[in-house]
Amino acid sequence: MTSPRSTTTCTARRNPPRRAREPPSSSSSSSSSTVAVAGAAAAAPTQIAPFPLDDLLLPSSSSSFPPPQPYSNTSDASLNLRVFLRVRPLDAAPRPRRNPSGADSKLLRGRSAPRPKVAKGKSGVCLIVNSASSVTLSAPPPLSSTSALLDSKRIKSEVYNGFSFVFPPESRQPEVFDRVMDPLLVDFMSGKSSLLVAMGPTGSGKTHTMFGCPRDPGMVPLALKKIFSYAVGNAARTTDDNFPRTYYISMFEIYSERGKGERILDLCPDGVDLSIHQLTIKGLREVMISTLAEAESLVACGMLKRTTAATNANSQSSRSQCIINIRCDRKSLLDGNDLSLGSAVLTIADLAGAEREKKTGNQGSRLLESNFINNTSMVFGLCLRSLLEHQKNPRKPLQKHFKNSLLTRYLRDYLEGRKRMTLILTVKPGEDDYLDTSFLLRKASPYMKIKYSNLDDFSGLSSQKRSNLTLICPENFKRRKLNDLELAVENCDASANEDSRESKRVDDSEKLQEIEPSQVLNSSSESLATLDSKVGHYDDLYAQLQRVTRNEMIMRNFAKALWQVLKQYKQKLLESEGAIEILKETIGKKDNEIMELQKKLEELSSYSSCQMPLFVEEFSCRVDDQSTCHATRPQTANSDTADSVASSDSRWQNNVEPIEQGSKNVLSRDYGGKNIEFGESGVWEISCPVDLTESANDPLIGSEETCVEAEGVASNDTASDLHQIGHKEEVNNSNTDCSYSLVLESPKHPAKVQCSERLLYEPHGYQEINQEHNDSKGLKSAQSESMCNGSSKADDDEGILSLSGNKGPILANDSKRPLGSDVLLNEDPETKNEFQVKELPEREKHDSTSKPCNVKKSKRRLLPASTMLLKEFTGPDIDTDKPKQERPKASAEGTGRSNGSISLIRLLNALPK
Ligand SMILES: Nc1ncnc2c1ncn2[C@@H]1O[C@H](COP(=O)(O)OP(=O)(O)OP(=O)(O)O)[C@@H](O)[C@H]1O
Repeated sequence: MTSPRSTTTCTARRNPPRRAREPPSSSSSSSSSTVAVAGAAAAAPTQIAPFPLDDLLLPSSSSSFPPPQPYSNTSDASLNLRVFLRVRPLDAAPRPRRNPSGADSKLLRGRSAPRPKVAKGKSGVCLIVNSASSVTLSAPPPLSSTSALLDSKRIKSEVYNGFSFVFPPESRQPEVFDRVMDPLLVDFMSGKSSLLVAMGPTGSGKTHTMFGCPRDPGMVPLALKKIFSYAVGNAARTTDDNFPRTYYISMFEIYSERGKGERILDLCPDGVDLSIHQLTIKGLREVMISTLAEAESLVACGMLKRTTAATNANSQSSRSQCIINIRCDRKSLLDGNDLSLGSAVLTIADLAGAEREKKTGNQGSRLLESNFINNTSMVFGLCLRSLLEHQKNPRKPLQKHFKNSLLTRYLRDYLEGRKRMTLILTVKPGEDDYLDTSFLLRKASPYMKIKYSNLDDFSGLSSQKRSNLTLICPENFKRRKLNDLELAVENCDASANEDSRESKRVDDSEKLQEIEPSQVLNSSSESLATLDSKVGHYDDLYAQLQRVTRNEMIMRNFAKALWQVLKQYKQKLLESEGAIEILKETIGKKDNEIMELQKKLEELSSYSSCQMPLFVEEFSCRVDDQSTCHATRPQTANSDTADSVASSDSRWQNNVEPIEQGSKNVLSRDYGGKNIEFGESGVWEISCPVDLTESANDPLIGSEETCVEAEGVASNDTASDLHQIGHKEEVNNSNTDCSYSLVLESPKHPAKVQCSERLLYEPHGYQEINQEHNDSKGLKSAQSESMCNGSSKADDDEGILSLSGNKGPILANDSKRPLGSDVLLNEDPETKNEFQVKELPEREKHDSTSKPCNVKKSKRRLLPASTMLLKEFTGPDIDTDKPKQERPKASAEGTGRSNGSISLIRLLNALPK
C-alpha cells in the first residue's frame, strides 16, 4: 500500500468556475483501492462525489500487524511532509442551541458534555472530493442579488491538489488508521520516532480522528491495539529477535486559564501542573504499560482529564493542545545483559481547533481560550511556513517562531525539519464552514512542499531520544544503561592503551559475530544517535557558555564602575579626615587659650577676693529745707576741675550747685524749683530733670526699676575693675517715659552692669517734662570733679567710678586710688539727652584708710535713684533690699510703679511749693 504521489499544487480559479484539475495519475495507481472520483465534480461542484468507501476500506488490519510499509520505502512521498485531509460528515456535529458563553458555559474537565440535539443545517456543501489527493472548494452562493453583484469577482472555486490522501466524509476510522497511522507505526516499531498532528477548525473532527469513541476508536486506541497485538503475536511466534520492547505512555496538555499564560498539565493520573525549562518539560510522568487494557485505561483517564468546554461550534470543544507520547524502549538480551538499544517515540498531537468569535459566540474566559488557541495555531503555521521558505531559499534564515508558544517549543525538532512529521487536516464541508475550510486549506496546503531530503532517521531517533530523556522522570532515567557498543566506542576513543584496545576489538568482534547484521546496524545507529545526542548536548553547553560569558562581562563592567565609585568615596573620606584633624588642632588651641584665660581669671579672682565690694551700699540723698537735692562726694573735689566742667554744662551750671559743707562737696539740683541735695556720701547722682512738682496731677503711671548684674561681673570685682561707661537719661519719642541709668563695665569682662529706673508718664505730664527739657537744652555735661579729691585730674581718659554709701567711703580699688575719683559727665554728641560719665585717666593709688573688707557684701545691687532718694528721705527703715515678694504690694494707684518711686513722688508732692 503506497500513498498517492504528492502533487503539491493549489490553484485558485475565478468565476466562471472551471473544472477542477484531475487528480494526479499516481493516485490511480497508488493504492489497491480504487478512488472513483466523481467526474462530474467540476460540473456539479456543490455535490459530494460518490466515494467508493468499500474499496478504500482495508481489511481489518488492526488484528495483525501489517507488513512494514513505512513511508521511507516510497520514493518521492518520503521526501515531503505528508498532509492528509479528512472531510467530516455534514451532520456529524450537531450544534448546541444556546450560546455557551464564558459566563454560562462550564469548563468540562473529566466530564462529558451534554450532547446537543441535532440541528438540521443547510444541505449545501462547499467542498467536494475530486480524487484521493484533490478537493475543490467552492464558495457558497450569495444570499442576495446585491451581494451577488458584489461577489461577482470573487473566487468561486479553488482546487487543492497534492494531498497524501483525502478521506471523504464516509471514510471510517480504520481506513484513516491504515493510511495515516500504520506507516508511522511501522517506523515506530523499527525504532524511528515520528509525529502525527491533527489540525483544523473547531468541530471538524480532530479529536474524533485521534481518539474517537469507544464504538469508533481513533488513531491512538487503534495504534495501541496494534502495538500490543503485534507484541502478543511476536511472543506467540517465539520472538523473532532478541529485543524485547517496553512501552511507556506520557500525556499532557498545554492550556491557558483565563488568559494567564500557558500552562502544562500532566494528564496521567495524579498528574500535576508542569513547567517547561529550557525547552524541556520537568516532572512529566511516564507510565510503563504492559497490556492493551492498561494503555486504554490510561488514555481514557487522560481524555477525561483534558480541558473541554461547549461552544456554539462544538458541544465538547477541546480547549487545549493535547500531546500523547508512546515510547518504545528496546533492550538487548545479549550475554544475559539487560542493555537498552534506544527508544523511539510516537507523538500524537491533537491541537485545539482554530475558532472564529463570530461563529463560536465565545465570551469571557472562552474568548480568552480562543485567543490562546488561535495564537498557538498561528505560531505552529508560522514555523512550518518559515521552514518551507527556508527550504525554498536557503539564504532565508529559519525564523525562531517556535519560541512563541510552548507547543512549538516542545515540537521544535519537527518544526525545523530535523524530524519527520505527518499532518492530518480535518475540515467541515458545509457552506457555513466555507471560511474556516478555505482558511485552513490555503494555509496548510503549501506545507506539502516541505521536504525531508536531509532527514536522518537516526538523528531523528537520537533527537527524540534526547527529548525523551527530558521527559522521563529521574527514577526512570536511572534505569537506562549505556549501550555496550557506545562504551566500546568511547573507550576506543579515550584509551591510549593498545593492548586494551586490541582486547576490546576482539571482544567487539566476538560480539559482532554473535550479533546478527540487523542488530549490528541497530547498534551502530544507536552509537550515531548517541553521538548526535552529544553534539546536541555540546550545542546546549555552548549556548550556556555564551550566556555565562555575557553575564561575566556585565559583572566585570559593574565591578569596574563600583570600584571607581569606591575610589571616589575613599578620596573624600581622606579629605574629611584631614579637615577633622585641622579642626581638632584648632579646638586644642582654643582649649589652651581658654585654659590660660581661666587661669588668669582664677588668679584675678584670688587676688580680688579680699577687695572691697563693688557697689555702693546705699545712695545717699536728702532734701534740705530749701527743697534742694544734693549729691555729694565724700572726698573733697577739685574745684578747678569742677569749675571747668561746670562751665561747659549750662544745665548743671544753672541747676546743680556744688555745696561746700565742711569737707564735703555737695551737689544740689533743682527739680522744678525744688533743690534736692544729695547727701554726704560719694554719690554720682544722675537724675531725670522731671518736674516732680507737677506730679500732683499724677502723670506718672508707672516705673520700672531694673538692676541687672551681668554674668561677667564677679561679686568680688572691685571698683577699680569697673568703669561707668555711661549714664543715660533720655526721653524717648513717645514722650511718655523717661529713664536714666548707670552703666558700668569692667575692663576684665565684656559684660556690663546696668542699673536703671524708668518712669512712665502720661502725655499730659510729659508736656511739662518736655518743657523742662527744653529749658535745659544746652546742658552739656557736668563734672563732679569738684566733689572728687584733688588727686584726680580732669582728663578724658578712662577712670574708675567709685560710689559710696552714706556711711562714708567704702569702696576702694587697689587701695591707692582715692575714692570718688574724677569722672566726667559729658553729653553724648549724638543723643543730646544722654550723659556719660567718664573717669579721668589717672589711676592714682588710693591711700585711703578705708577698709573695704569691713563693708557688707550683701548689698551689692545698685539701687535705683528713686529708692535711694526715698531712703534718704525716710531713713533706713525702708529696706529696699528685701526681696520683691517680701515687700508690701503697691497701692492701687501705683499701677505697677515701684514703691520707692511712689513714695518719693508722694513725699515730693507733700513738700511745700
Ligand atoms: N468523521 C466523523 N464521523 C462521525 N462523527 C464525526 C466525525 N468527525 C467529527 N465527528 C463528530 O463531530 C463532533 C466534533 O468533533 P470533534 O470534537 O472531534 O471536533 P474537534 O475538531 O476536535 O473540535 P475542537 O477543536 O473544538 O475540539 C464530535 O461529536 C464528533 O463525534
